[in-house]
Amino acid sequence: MGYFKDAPVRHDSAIDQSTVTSPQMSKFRLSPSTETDTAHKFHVRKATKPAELRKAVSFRYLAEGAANVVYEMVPYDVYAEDLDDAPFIFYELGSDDTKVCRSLDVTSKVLRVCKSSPKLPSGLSIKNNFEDVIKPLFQSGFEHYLMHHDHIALSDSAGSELKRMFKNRPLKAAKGSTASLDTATGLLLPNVASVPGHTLTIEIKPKWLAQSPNAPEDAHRCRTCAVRAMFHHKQEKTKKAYTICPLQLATGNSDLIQIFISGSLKPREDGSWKVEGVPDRGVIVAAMTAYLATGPGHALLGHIRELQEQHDPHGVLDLDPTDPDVQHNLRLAMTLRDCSLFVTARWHDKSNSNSSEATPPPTPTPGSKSGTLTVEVESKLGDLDFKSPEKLEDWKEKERELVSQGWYAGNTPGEECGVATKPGRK
Ligand SMILES: O=P(O)(O)O[C@@H]1[C@@H](OP(=O)(O)O)[C@H](OP(=O)(O)O)[C@H](O)[C@H](OP(=O)(O)O)[C@H]1OP(=O)(O)O
Ligand SMILES: Nc1ncnc2c1ncn2[C@@H]1O[C@H](COP(=O)(O)OP(=O)(O)OP(=O)(O)O)[C@@H](O)[C@H]1O
Repeated sequence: MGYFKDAPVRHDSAIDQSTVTSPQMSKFRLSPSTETDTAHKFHVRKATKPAELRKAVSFRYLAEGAANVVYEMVPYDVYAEDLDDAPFIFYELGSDDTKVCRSLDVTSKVLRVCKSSPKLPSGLSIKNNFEDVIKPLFQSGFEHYLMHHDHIALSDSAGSELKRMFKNRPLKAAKGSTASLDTATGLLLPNVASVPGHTLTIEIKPKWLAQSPNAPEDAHRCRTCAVRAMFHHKQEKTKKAYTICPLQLATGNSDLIQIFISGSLKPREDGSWKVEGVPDRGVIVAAMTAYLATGPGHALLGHIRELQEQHDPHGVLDLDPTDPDVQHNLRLAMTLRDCSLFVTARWHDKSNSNSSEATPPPTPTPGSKSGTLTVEVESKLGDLDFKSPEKLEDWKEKERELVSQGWYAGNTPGEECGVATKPGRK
């Protein structure tokens, strides 16, 4: 099912008021967005001169996925006792001089570093494919949901620092293999993690927003619910908490979306909150539900669903041999079926505001106002890494398994799959 991932929360020292107002809409640009990167214009190296320390940052681990590790940058603390915390500077090699980036500009970003594997793309190919292949798909009014990507060269010392954080625990790797980090380069992206007291971000993987073209006519499950049922049965992956059928998400089923969002905002088992300083979780749930069920998030999900359908009309088992673009298009569809949607609620409470000049009140979205509290919701798409052609056989294998083992046919009570609950379906 489309599911909620545990979105990160920013480290205290990475939070600066200038980035809190709109952390996702950073004005800072490290490079022109149209450039196709072949030589790196931006670099990271250890700060060596005392004058550089003012602009230096330290790295903090933020999160890890199957294919990438994500780090935050916090201003370097000269007085910190942790001597292991090394200072790094981000700089731009210009035509006539070297420009060191202000630490504040860097701390509004995250550094995303790829794991190395033959089936995973490199940082450079992610950046170039993002510019050339992914961006054009969102030019019809959806471009503001994309995150600006900067490809950046890392010095050996920066690479060692990023790897050092995995000294005491291994990187997550596929069953039976070990993973390593490719620290030659990285990508800088806007930091969309929650900022306690100001913003709350949830991460949703929408997955397959339309049925697989290879699913049997009489299917009772969509492709994502079928995969989830198979994994659950085989206990290959732990059951993802707080799931929703992607078809229900795409059609804007408010009741199920509300259950999904409120489930994702529940406290931990020990009663603590993952994100502190949230004034009224009910209002946040209502605002996020409205955003996804009927608001801009609904239009975005509809656009992604259309793209998924357009780029894979026949299914991986029945690829059209006469179409020269078939593999390219399938890879695109699979990329859009595995992206993440970061949904951020930002609030403003008039009753305890004495910082209204620094933080202007947000524009309200439907269902987002309660008393003196106003909530604005916005979202960004992440993990639009163009899938590599080496994955084709894996995709075929998975689809064959789903069809031949009958995973599309079954249906578990309470699953609420959009295929089984379609009107007229027995
Ligand atoms: O096959 P799926 O639909 O389960 O998707 C895989 C994802 O599983 P999920 O269903 O989201 O739990 C899987 O996510 P997790 O490892 O479960 O977090 C990966 O995103 C994988 O892509 P890649 O190998 O990193 O390029 C994804 O593989 P692709 O099929 O997109 O290549
Ligand atoms: N721009 C960002 N700002 C803040 N946190 C982020 C950002 N991008 C990613 N993250 C965090 O890092 C985690 C891993 O990132 P990402 O999804 O890019 O990795 P991945 O390896 O491609 O994931 P998957 O396991 O889905 O393949 C995300 O789940 C999210 O928690």
